Amino acid sequence: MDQYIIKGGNPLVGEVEIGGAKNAALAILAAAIMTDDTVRLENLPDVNDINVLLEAIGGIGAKVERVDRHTAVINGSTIGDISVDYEYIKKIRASYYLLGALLGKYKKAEVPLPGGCNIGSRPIDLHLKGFRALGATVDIKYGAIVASAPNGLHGTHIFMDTVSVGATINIMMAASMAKGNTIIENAAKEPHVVDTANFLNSMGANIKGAGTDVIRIRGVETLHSTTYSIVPDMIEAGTYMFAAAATRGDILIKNVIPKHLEAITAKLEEIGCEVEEFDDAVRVISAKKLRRTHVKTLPYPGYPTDMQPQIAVTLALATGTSIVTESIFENRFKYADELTRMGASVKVEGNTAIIDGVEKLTGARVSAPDLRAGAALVIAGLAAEGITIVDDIVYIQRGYEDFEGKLRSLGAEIERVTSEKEIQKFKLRIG
Ligand SMILES: CC(=O)N[C@H]1[C@@H](OP(=O)(O)OP(=O)(O)OC[C@H]2O[C@@H](n3ccc(=O)[nH]c3=O)[C@H](O)[C@@H]2O)O[C@H](CO)[C@@H](O)[C@@H]1O
Ligand SMILES: C=C(OP(=O)(O)O)C(=O)O
Repeated sequence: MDQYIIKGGNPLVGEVEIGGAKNAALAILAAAIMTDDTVRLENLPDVNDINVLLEAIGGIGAKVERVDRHTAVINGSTIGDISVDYEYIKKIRASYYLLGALLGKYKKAEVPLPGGCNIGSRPIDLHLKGFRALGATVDIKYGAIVASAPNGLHGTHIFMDTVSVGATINIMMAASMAKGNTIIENAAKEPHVVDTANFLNSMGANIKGAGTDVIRIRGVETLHSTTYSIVPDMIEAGTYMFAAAATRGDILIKNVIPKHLEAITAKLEEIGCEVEEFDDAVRVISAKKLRRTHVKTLPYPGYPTDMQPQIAVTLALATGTSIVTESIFENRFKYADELTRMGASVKVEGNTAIIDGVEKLTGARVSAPDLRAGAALVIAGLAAEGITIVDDIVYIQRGYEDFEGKLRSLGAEIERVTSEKEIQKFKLRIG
């Protein structure tokens, strides 16, 4: 099992290039099979979740060619099977997007119930309610969702009880190929919702209002070929922004859309960092002393839940008491005990973490409980005095391309290791 070993204490300084957004790319990859024409996708991140979904798409018969690390060409005309049965696909959250894509195109789909990070109970009732409202019958059989609409899908008016990224995108995909008009109210407004709508429109769909809370979709019969480049990953960018803050560094984060980072930028400025915005880059210059703040996760444009552990780790090193409230997922503080082992003072009560800032963290052996918490523990290790070992980095590999390589280019002392021998070698090397 891969681990990271980190010698902390170096301020991260330099430039880093951000890749395509994992959570946009996953939806767009699924949507790419909705046409029988060839689709070329650029700026795909080379991360495990993407590679699993590409294999699953190939597994149902689509032609998938990985032109280079960040480009794939997909042709869905050869799909022979609407039943996705791939042992890894159930482990990723975004497997549910194949449901909307296959149901929209073929009016039937069979997809295993999704997995993803264990950050809460993560129901998919809103997705299924949406498909049913479009005229599909949906059952759960033997661990899979089985959906079919023998008489076709029909446009309708859907009000989302809860703002859900996945359900908004899934319903939008299916409704793109329904008969008539669909209105989704209380829709999610995340950049990946907009990116998926833009992608579908580039294939001939008729979607208006993505990025607002009312999305209007006029169904079309067929979709056509396109070439599309995935939007930059705001969560990868935000992670490096907090890595700069926590290590008292200075990082220029390139290939980003600064507008998408506003909630993150606002918090960094509140705690005393300087954030310079450029057309497609942001520079974060940390402060000698970081200040406390309060933060509550909210749907976009609020502060993202996927950035909650990263800010918490940084606040663990700020002066004073901070309160972090998680309002999206009920189980997203599993890193708190690990952080405490590094000397942080974090008390979790329900959906709130109360963090009393400490002068310094000290290295320890910790385990990544999920993707973003794993990345946050790496940031903690980089800021801490001494050696930190992060176990279970398979979670981090789900969503960060070449995390250790990018961090090393910023001056971090971090290695990916697989054995005790390699750990000893690292320790000897760094003295
Ligand atoms: C692959 C992907 O893009 N994952 C992202 C997606 O997850 P995901 O699509 O799973 O998250 P949602 O936006 O759907 O979840 C938001 C809230 O709605 C609830 N809910 C959701 C669906 C449903 O049918 N019923 C229901 O009650 C969830 O429990 C949660 O409390 O958005 C989350 C919120 O920004 C991010 O943390 C995840 O990184
Ligand atoms: C929680 C995340 O991913 P998933 O929804 O795929 O588990 C994430 O990207 O932070």
